[in-house]
Amino acid sequence: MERNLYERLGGEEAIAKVVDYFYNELVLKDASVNHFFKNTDMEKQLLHQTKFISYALGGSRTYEGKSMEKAHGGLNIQPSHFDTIAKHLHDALVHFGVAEGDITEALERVASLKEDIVHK
Ligand code: HEM
Repeated sequence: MERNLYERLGGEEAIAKVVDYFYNELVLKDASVNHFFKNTDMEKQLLHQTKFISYALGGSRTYEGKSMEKAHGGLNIQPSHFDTIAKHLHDALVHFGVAEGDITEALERVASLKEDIVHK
């Protein structure tokens, strides 16, 4: 049986490391997007994001948080902000040595949420 992307990346533990690096080293240090997170409890956010990204990558757990539209509505997120966040996710996966083909697959899944996340 072929393993899915989540399993190939190393499962929950590996994803948690990627998410931690993605947020703390990339997103929160980028002045073009970090203002969105200034009132967010980052500990809670890291947990949510880990679960969500795991789900997006095909992990077995189901995501039980708010819908993407509910979580991001009213934040006035522009397409450029979305692209910046996606780029940070890309760079975080590169940092952990994930293969280019797997990164492309992960970013395609995330991009499918763009419509729900950006401001309309
Ligand atoms: C790339 C795809 C994205 C995914 C998968 C994602 C996922 C999530 C999740 C799972 C939550 C938590 C929802 C909950 O509280 O139950 C959340 C909240 C949040 N997201 Fe995203 N997000 C994405 C893109 C973005 C972008 C582009 C921005 C802004 C530049 C952003 C800003 C935020 C903020 C500020 C919150 C917290 C809102 C609050 O404090 O209640 N997200 N996101």
